[in-house]
Amino acid sequence: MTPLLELRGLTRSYGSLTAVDGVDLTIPRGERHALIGPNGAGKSTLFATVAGTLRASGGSVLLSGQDITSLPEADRARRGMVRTYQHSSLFLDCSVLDNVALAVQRVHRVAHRFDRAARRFRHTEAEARRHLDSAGLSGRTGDKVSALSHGERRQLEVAMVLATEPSLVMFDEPTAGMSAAETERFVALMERLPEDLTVLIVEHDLDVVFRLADRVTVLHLGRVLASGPPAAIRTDEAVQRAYLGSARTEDLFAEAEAGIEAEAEAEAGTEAEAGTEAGTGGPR
Ligand SMILES: Nc1ncnc2c1ncn2[C@@H]1O[C@H](COP(=O)(O)OP(=O)(O)OP(=O)(O)O)[C@@H](O)[C@H]1O
Repeated sequence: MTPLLELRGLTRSYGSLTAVDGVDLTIPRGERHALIGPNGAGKSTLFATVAGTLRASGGSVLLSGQDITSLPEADRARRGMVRTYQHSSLFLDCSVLDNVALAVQRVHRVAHRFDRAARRFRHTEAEARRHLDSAGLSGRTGDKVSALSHGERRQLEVAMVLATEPSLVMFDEPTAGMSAAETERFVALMERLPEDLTVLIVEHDLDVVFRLADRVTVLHLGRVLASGPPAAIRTDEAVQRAYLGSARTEDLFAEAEAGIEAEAEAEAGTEAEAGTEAGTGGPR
């Protein structure tokens, strides 16, 4: 089957520095794929080159088999590839609902006959509410965006992204600056995304990465060092070596593992409780 996203020898240079160096990557539809790597590995550059924010110096980007390498970001978005920014531009003085309604309207930008406008408006609003519900913000629809917390604003961005009916969403360090509770809420939201949505995420928090990703690609000096399921990446010696020297690395892996173990323990506890309920009450 044609992969949703394919990178063939993708390269991006800044003058004499090759920040992304001949990256090959194939991401099937519905995969949750994480890009990780030490500082300066080329993650942001690769991300921006895939999204069309930066122009490729060589190689190609294919979306559903179509070569989109020369398309600007807006055209890629129209084809279903959308990205989030670390610092996004929400309409702070507008309501949460209006922000998403505007995103919905942009997608269905068609000339409407006057007599259909009211019906169309109700449809837009219903759709916007549905996306806000998916993003866990149904209780904040009437609030101004300026009243939202940092974590809620990121949730709002997810609702706006969903409103564009994308096939690929690219998240750029989505949990940066979030509190532990906000991160937890965000991960839960990511886990509820539609199954056929393909996700590419650049994320420094390895706990988040190992919880969400089906596959992880590790970049080092602009090249793919390893690509595979989280369990294989965690134990990959070359990956461990690449992170050595960055003071946080081994600790980060250890932290991520501790997080996963804690999560597994919590899940085991929940299952044990559920088992008790099932044993006494049976399915409801
Ligand atoms: N605009 C630029 N001009 C020149 N060099 C750049 C530019 N942006 C990034 N670089 C260089 O390209 C290389 C890759 O940087 P990039 O930001 O893509 O890495 P990264 O993996 O995202 O790093 P970090 O985790 O620190 O954000 C680095 O050597 C960086 O210094």
